[in-house]
Amino acid sequence: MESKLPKPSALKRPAPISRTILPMERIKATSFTGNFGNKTHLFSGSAQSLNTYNQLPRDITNFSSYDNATRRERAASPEAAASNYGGASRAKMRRSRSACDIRDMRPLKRTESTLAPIPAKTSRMPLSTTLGSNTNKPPRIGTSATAASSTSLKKPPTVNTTKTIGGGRPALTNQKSANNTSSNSSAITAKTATKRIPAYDFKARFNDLLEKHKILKDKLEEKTEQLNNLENLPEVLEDTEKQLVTTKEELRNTQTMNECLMREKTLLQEKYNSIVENLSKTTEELEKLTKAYKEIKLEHSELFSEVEELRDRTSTLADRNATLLDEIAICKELLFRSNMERKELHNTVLDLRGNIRVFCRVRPPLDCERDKMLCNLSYLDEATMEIASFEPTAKGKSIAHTFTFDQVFDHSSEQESIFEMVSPLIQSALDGYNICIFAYGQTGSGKTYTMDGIPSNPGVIPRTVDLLFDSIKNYRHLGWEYEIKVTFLEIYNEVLYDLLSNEQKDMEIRMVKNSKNDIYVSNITHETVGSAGRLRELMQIAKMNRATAATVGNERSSRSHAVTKIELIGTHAKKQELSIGSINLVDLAGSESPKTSTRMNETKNINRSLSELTNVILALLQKQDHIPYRNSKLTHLLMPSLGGNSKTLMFINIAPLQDCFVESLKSLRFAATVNQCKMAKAKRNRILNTSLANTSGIGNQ
Ligand SMILES: Nc1ncnc2c1ncn2[C@@H]1O[C@H](COP(=O)(O)OP(=O)(O)OP(=O)(O)O)[C@@H](O)[C@H]1O
Repeated sequence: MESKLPKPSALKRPAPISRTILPMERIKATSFTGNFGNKTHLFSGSAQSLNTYNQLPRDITNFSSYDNATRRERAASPEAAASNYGGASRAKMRRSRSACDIRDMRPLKRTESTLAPIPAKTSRMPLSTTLGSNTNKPPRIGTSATAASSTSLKKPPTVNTTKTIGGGRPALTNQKSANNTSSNSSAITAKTATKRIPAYDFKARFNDLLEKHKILKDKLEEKTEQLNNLENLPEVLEDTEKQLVTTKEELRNTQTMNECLMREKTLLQEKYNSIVENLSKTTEELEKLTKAYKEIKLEHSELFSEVEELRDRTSTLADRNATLLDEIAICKELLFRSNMERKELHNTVLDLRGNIRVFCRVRPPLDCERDKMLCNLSYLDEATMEIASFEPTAKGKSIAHTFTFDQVFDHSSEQESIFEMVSPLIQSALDGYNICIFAYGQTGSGKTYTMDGIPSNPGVIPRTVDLLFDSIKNYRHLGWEYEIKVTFLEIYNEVLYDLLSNEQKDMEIRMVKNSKNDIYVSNITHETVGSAGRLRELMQIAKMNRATAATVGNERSSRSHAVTKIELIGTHAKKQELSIGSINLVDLAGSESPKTSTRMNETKNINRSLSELTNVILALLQKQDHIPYRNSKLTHLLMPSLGGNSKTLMFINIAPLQDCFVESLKSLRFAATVNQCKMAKAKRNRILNTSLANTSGIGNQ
């Protein structure tokens, strides 16, 4: 570069242009300012400078003419020469330098072309002189100024927007760049303006040029960087668009979220309002509860004092209770003793009445018997009755037969009133006595009705069951606990049957060991009952299993003897006493005249057993040595009741019909015989030690 510069010796008179700013330089400075700044400031330099710039190449092209003119002017006046921008040598120098610059700048493009020309008087040349009439012409392509200008014009002013990647501020950056460029240009200009470098001081000029070159190089780098940034703009744009899409998506999400949050807020607000409302209610309730709590607390304190009083009273009562318990124990003891005495007295009365008692009951005529003639019955007192036949005897007289028994019940007697007379015997059974109640009479005379009764009007056996269980409750207060066992036996045609079992069994009447009179039936079902209801159920089963058939006197005649045995085993744990009583309730088969009987074998057996019963009673009455108990199953079974340790009650049932007169008379005579029978005094089965029960053999039954 230095070689292209004119020799210092060629510059004889340096032009006084130190104060002049080169138009190119000014334009470049201005163009840079405009280029990096606002578009409107692209050529913010003076129009004069622009014109000067535009005309400069032309001047340079026409350098020879220009040189000649300048030479003429310099010859004429140094001032004029100066004003014509030096002499021909200068022009040559400039032209060559410019060309050099252009050549050098070409490879570097605009960067090198931005090198400022050597300051000269050119800047001071009048526009009219330097540019002539070419002011309107466009700058020539290839000149540095034109290139810079055209580049500046063609290029969009958004160069520095590349610096906005990452959310920068392009305007501000542009402004900064513009400011930098402007300041640099200004600095160059100012430097040029303030620091006047003599034309001959090539070293200084060189240094100045180097400095400018450096500055311009920096600018070039900056511009290159900006250009690179611009090349990245599509990517940036794409990224920005993506970011925009993402941001829009985010915005939509945010809006959706915002809506959700608003809804949630509304819900929360409603919830809050509800909570506030509930809180107010709760507060009210709390106040009420607090009030109630205070009242309860007050009540509690009152109750507490009452409790204290009650505790004192309780302790007092406990002492009193202990005293009373002692008294109760004494009373119980007294009661137990008095009860024992009562039993003794009760049984003494019964003994005085007789161990075999006879009640006579006359049944009423049935609805189906209204057409039939009744025999003449009259009741003299509660124990005496008269019976007479309406049919006259052969002698033409109607004889009345008078009978006296322990009790006579006429046809109007109720079941209840009859049982009242029976119940003392049941009481004796609970006291440990053996009781036997049986009904004797002609078929259809009312035996079953008296013993069993009908569901609407129960007889002796059901009422006995009720009385037993009621009495057991009362006895429990006296320390007695009872166990009740039952057996149901049938004697049909001299054969024993278990009415609680349908099995064929080999059943026999056996004597209890070490006892003269006590008997038991082998293989019979013993049922332990805990309630009257259960006992009635068993009675119903037994009734269904009993043999019945139609007779002349009864549509449902009992054709067998039925024996219901109830064992009462009482224990007094405290006194260690055991009381064993039994009740034999016997519904005998009805006696029947063989003349009217259609079932001869059956009738024969019934009549024979009843006859044997009569024989036993007579033997007892006559105090014979041998009592024929074993002649029939019935007498054998009733042996303890008839001749042993038993209280016996016999019902004589009479039918009121004239047709039954003979049989009725026979029954009454038999009953009268029995009534005369004086049995040995019955003994109570009272055992003081329970262990004795095992040795006595009673439990073996
Ligand atoms: N006191 C009475 N009051 C009303 N009806 C009675 C009375 N006594 C017996 N009867 C009725 O007379 C009929 C015969 O009585 P029941 O069956 O008791 O005679 P029975 O002596 O048992 O006869 P059998 O020996 O043939 O069995 C029955 O219909 C019964 O309801």
